[in-house]
Amino acid sequence: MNQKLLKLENLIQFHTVCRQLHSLGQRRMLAQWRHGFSSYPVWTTQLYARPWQTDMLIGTGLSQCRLLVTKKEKKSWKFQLPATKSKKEVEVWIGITVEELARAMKKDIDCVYEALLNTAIDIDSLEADSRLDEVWIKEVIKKSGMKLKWSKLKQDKVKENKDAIRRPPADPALLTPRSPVVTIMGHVDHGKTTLLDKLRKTQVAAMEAGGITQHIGAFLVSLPSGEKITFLDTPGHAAFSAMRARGAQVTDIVVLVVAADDGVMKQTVESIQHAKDAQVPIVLAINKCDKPDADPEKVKKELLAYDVVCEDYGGDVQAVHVSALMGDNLMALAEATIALAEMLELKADPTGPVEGTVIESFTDKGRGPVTTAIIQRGTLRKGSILVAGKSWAKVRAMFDEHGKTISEAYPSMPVGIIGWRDLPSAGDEILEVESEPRAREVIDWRKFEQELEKNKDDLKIIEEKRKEHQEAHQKAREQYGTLNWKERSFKKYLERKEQRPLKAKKKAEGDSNVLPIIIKGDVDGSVEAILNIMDTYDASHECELELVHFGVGDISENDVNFAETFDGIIYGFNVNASNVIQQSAARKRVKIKLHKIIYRLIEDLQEELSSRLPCLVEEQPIGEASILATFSVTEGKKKIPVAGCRVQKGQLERQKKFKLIRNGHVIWKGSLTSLKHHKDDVSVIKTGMDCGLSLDEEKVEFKVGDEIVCYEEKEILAKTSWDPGF
Ligand SMILES: Nc1nc2c(ncn2[C@@H]2O[C@H](COP(=O)(O)OP(=O)(O)OP(=O)(O)O)[C@@H](O)[C@H]2O)c(=O)[nH]1
Repeated sequence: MNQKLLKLENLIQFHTVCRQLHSLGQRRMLAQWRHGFSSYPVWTTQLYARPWQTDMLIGTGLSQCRLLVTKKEKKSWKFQLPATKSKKEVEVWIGITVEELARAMKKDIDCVYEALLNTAIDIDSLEADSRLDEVWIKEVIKKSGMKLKWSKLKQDKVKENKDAIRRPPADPALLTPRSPVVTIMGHVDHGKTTLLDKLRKTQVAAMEAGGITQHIGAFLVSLPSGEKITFLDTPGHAAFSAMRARGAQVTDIVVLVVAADDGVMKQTVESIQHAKDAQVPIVLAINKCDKPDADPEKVKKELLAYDVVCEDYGGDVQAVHVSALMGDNLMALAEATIALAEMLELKADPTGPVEGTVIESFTDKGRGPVTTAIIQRGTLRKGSILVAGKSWAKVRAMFDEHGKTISEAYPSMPVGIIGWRDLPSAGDEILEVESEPRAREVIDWRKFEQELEKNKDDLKIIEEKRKEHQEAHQKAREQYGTLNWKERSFKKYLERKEQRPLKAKKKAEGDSNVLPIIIKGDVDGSVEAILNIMDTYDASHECELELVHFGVGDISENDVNFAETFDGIIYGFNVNASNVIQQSAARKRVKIKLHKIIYRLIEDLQEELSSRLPCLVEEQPIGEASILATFSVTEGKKKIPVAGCRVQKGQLERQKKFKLIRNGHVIWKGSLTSLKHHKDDVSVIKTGMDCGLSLDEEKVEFKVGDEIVCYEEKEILAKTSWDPGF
């Protein structure tokens, strides 16, 4: 009985502590308390209810103990089982947070944690703003002796959709012809940039830094006939498919560049596939026809295998032999493009609110956020109010590809737009709305929707964690299933003892061997450049580099949330993080690293990777001695080998580590059992002095001429083996 009272006392003490603990740190203590008590039958019974009923004797004891506790509990903790008559109703909703639930119950937040103790949920990972699953909401309410009521308000509070959307298709009578929007695609080095460059008559190719194509958006080419073609200045299918992945389809025609001396290559095939997937027709530009080994016919034949059938072969794909470098036949290519556009009967409605797509976005020091866009419907004018992604603009100014201010932009026209509040992303849909308040309303709605999505994701993560814990819990139960509580407690004690250092190491390794990162850059080109460098990462065996998110624009709350979820680091190139974002990141313990030079950013990344590697242990010599004589001393019945040495360098320190070297090979490493100068035990022997020493390994025999080295081990920081090549 006394024992039972003692257990009861412990339980009371436990509850008192529970009620006193408030902060997260204290909550962890709470969890430790729980562990501390887990060897008491009262608690272990709650944890592992069924399997131990095999042990009848203890089972009976336990049930009595439970009975006793329950009775006492009824008296002393009325808040737990308050009413038989009318239970207090608590209004809750799906996705309620820990804090909100406590508030709804009019209880301290720790009551929620307390109710979740000894359940499969990991209370250590529960923050005040963590959302609770339905099952846990019910558990808390039940354990608190209250009655659950699903909140109508929260449940039914479906916010009215305030989003802006494209208009329905225009009345055909309003449609007027528009110029084609063209993307140039093809294999690396087949001449895309040179072709664009020649078409635009600028020197982009000559200014290319490190072989990475720089781009500013789009430009217009006017033919002598007065026809116009809009070329997207984003060569390569990566940009094309990135836009498509975001749901943006701006391209009407793909000019497929194939070098006549090289033929169809991997990215030629990928480009064809992208064009087909997007159902965009192709005009073939067989480039480098100026080269002596150019073989345009071979190119056409090779393309047959990919269902690109040129007109000569009875198909409908126009092929133009060009030399981008010499500027040969480019007009024919433009005319072929126009001919195809005519067949496509490209038309748009130039009236009414504007619709378009962001091609590029970047922050300009003087002008703020700038986008290049292709207008797809309506006519854009100064003063128009636009929304794109989660940003809006009152158009302050517009400019063309030469930087010239323009007053109107029609369908298919590329246009630079100034006046954005934030930076939209490439691929974002641009829509004109009637007023600034309406733009704000749209943005608010979109942010709200994003928050909803995030909440859904959070719930998913919580659910996954819960499942994981349940499985682990189940396994633990199976493992202890046939044991009685004494055996179980002992086993757990042994395991804890064994696992404690191991677990910590395991955790440290587990945590440090993955580096999740988020990359943000000022323009697509810079993000692409960084990602290209990251493609060279080849040190996953040391630390995995996990790119969880990337994009263009300043660091946003979304990025911080991503980083928090993945425990990652945000790297920004030529972008900003506002004070609000920095504060939020600090609160969430998210590191934001901003750089203005790509190689500095990569260096920083290398340092971060290095910091996650386990330290290397380096031996630092303290002293060296040579063995001049060997003898043995008798200690009891044992004969202990002793080496007579002279210190040649540094000093020998009794407490440090030692190694024995024979003919350049280390034959022993360990500690000394004695170090004597004449007959005195000493702790240090300096250069030039003689000494006698014995090792902790008695079987090692000394030989005259052996070397004894005294050293200490120092941990040195490891460096990542990843070499990005600059
Ligand atoms: N002889 C000859 N060389 C060309 C022609 N067009 C491009 N080149 C050369 O081919 C090389 C690659 O040209 P780029 O225009 O950079 O090729 P790209 O397809 O844009 O390459 P990436 O941007 O790396 O995908 C350069 O050295 C050009 O000078 C051409 O018509 N004739």
